[in-house]
Amino acid sequence: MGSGAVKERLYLFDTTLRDGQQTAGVDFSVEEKTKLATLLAAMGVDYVEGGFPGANPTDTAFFAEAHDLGSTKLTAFGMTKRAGRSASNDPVLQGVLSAKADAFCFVAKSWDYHVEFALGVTLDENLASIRETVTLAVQNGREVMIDCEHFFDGYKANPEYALDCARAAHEAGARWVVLCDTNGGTLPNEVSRIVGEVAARIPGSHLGIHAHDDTGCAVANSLAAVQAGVRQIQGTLNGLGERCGNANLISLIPTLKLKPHFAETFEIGISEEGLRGITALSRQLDEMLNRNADRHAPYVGTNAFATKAGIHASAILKDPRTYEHVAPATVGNRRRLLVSDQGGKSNLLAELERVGIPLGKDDPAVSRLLDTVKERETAGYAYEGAQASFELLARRTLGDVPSFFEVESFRTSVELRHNAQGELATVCEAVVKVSVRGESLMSVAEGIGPVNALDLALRKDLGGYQPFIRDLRLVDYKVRILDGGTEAVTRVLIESSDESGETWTTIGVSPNIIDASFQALIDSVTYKLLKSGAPAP
Ligand SMILES: CC(=O)SCCNC(=O)CCNC(=O)[C@H](O)C(C)(C)COP(=O)(O)OP(=O)(O)OC[C@H]1O[C@@H](n2cnc3c(N)ncnc32)[C@H](O)[C@@H]1OP(=O)(O)O
Ligand SMILES: CC(=O)C(=O)O
Repeated sequence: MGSGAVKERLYLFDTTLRDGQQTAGVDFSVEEKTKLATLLAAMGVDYVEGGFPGANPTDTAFFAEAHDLGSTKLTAFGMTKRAGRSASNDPVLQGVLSAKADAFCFVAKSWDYHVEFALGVTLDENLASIRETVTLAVQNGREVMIDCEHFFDGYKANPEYALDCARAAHEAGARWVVLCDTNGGTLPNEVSRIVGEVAARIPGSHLGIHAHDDTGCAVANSLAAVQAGVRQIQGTLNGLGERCGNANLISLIPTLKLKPHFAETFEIGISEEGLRGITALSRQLDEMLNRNADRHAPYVGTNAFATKAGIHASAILKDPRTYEHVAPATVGNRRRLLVSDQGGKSNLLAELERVGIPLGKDDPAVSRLLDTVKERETAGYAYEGAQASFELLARRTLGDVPSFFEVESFRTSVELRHNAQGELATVCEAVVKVSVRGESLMSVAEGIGPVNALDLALRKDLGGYQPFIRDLRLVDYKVRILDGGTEAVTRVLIESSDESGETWTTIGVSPNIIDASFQALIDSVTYKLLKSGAPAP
């Protein structure tokens, strides 16, 4: 399609707050649902499915209040009426219809086996439930859609019946008939064929896709469905959802916006600015769920544009398109050229420039530093995840790091003994002796573990440098045993932070875990002194 041609509208339906809530370990509060719905609306998705009013107190409370989502339609989920009672006499359906929502989405069975076995009703009774539910909801004055559960499995078993269910919904006035790959076992070639056959009978402008990720194909299946005719995609942020999750909107949206095949044919409601916010949105959700973001997530992971190999880095510096399929800034992410034993001078120079040490490729300090990095990585260091320690190593190579303090000795002990209450308890103590400007300072501290005690003792008294480390906090501590066995080497990574909100990671490596931890602590304190502009002794 030429750039001047009119594009077809493709609608995005987010079900993070409904199918996403069916993820093991995920439980949104009303406040979190409200916040996510607002963020999704601000990004420009067309529908936000908020939950199943009547099914649980959170969803009922969420739909008891009106939510102003602008042009985004807040959708309440429900199920078709039960057989054997009229739609107006079904309390579950009535609970959904009384929700403060702009649209309704009802799940309906469309696999004959499920109708007879799971629902225990006849095929005709199920069709009547679909028709009556849609008719009553349409009379209620809101937009209505039907999720045809197990549509693809149903179509493979009994195509005419699956189609009858879809047709019943469409003819009763459903705006959308959504074809669901509920068990997530369908592959892209099957989705293409089946959607193509359905779109020959029901206009694609009324069809949607809801794909689960049990074969890792939910995104591919959604794209295949669009190519075969559907015009609504259902999915979730970060691919949350029942079992292996749903189609990941955080991957789909950039693909639809940036890949010419889709971008030149379809219009979605997400602006370029909205697209630039997608990395932040993905990470906000992980923060809310108190879990680590997937570093390898397409488009938005911290590694999505991270390059370790020297050959790649050298070419990226000449033109990023050599190894990047899209520009990281378009999705609000950033390029990272990592320093490691897989890298060459190009990685090193890029990282040095980022931390404000511009050196020329021919500077002998660069070769010296590269040799040191490779030697240390062979010994167990991994600078790609410890950028503060890398900066210190680089500055030390250039003679640029003052010796703020020197460690004269440290000692730590773990003891099981009776405490003041007469109870047996483990007590950890540390003693650290440092010399600052020729003055010897000794500090003692107790901690919840030996490393905690060492950290507290080290930071207790650094003489005149104390004000510079007042707001230093350790936020994460990770230990990795390399090579295993009794000869094992321990790698410790410590993440620190301060009131400015900056976080930095430092590394220590030693056969002894306490020694490795202490190295990482020293680097953290030194980095903090350096960044705070503490004067040289
Ligand atoms: C594929 C999907 O993701 S669909 C969405 C699934 N999500 C959820 O189930 C989460 C919310 N669900 C719930 O809180 C509860 O299941 C409720 C409140 C809906 C129902 O609770 P209960 O009445 O205790 O029923 P229960 O959960 O044991 O079983 C579900 C019932 O719904 C019936 N049912 C399932 N799908 C449909 C449908 N499309 N139309 C009508 N009835 C249906 C089942 O046959 C079963 O009834 P039965 O036990 O009489 O056979
Ligand atoms: C409706 C739904 O979530 C499904 O069929 O997977």
